[in-house]
Amino acid sequence: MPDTPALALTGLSKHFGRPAVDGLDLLVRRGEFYALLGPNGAGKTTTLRMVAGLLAPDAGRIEVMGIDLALEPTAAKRKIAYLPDDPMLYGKLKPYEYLEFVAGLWGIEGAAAEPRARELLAWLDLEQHAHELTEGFSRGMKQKLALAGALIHAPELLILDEPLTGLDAGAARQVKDLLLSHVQQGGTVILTTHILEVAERLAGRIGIIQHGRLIAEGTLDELRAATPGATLEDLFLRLTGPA
Ligand SMILES: Nc1ncnc2c1ncn2[C@@H]1O[C@H](COP(=O)(O)OP(=O)(O)OP(=O)(O)O)[C@@H](O)[C@H]1O
Repeated sequence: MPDTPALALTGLSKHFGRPAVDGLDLLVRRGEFYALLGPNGAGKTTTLRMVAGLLAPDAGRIEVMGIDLALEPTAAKRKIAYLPDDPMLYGKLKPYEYLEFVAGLWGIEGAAAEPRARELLAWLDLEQHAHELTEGFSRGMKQKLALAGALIHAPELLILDEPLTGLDAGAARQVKDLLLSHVQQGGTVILTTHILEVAERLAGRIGIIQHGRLIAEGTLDELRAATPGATLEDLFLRLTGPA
């Protein structure tokens, strides 16, 4: 169904002694580029980990492309690529070996995965390192390879936790171009970032969460409508700062 949201969260909650995510309702449409912002400890990573199926919610519902994650976890997870903020690679593997390994986890055979692996490594400018072990990679190179791994099974919904942190300007541009191209081809991107300029420039809609709840949401223009002339940083600090 084309009208089915890419992601629908209803009353999502997770407590670690105290609430980390607190009855969160969130709806992201197909084809959107959605930025989830919030101060440290707001519950962004906890939310994304629940959506990726890595953490069980205490309450609430997660639907990915209309598929209930609790009822059909495998089908829902197939639709998703999740890039954590601290991706794990296998140091003794070379890039193609790593991508082949990840493809295998999705049931894609090596030969079938190779054209996409080539395309992703070329796009992320990693081809010249194809014969090196990933243990010698810089942080940015590891980040880019982990992104390629997340994309190897051609998912519709990309969920990325701080994907641009630690990348130099060139690498950040490559990753941003890749994400924009995913959206141009009809895919959906949800990312968290502390780089407000990234949200300003890339996102169609922005959600701001604090204490595990959505406190503001809209396009940049909608968010700014109430306070003409304000930057996203002004708004963010006003909304999330001390009362
Ligand atoms: N495994 C855990 N055990 C205990 N508390 C946790 C755990 N994971 C997260 N928390 C707590 O949940 C709250 C939300 O954390 P979360 O990592 O989701 O925030 P965040 O918005 O991603 O923050 P940041 O911007 O700093 O990455 C914090 O108070 C954090 O201390």
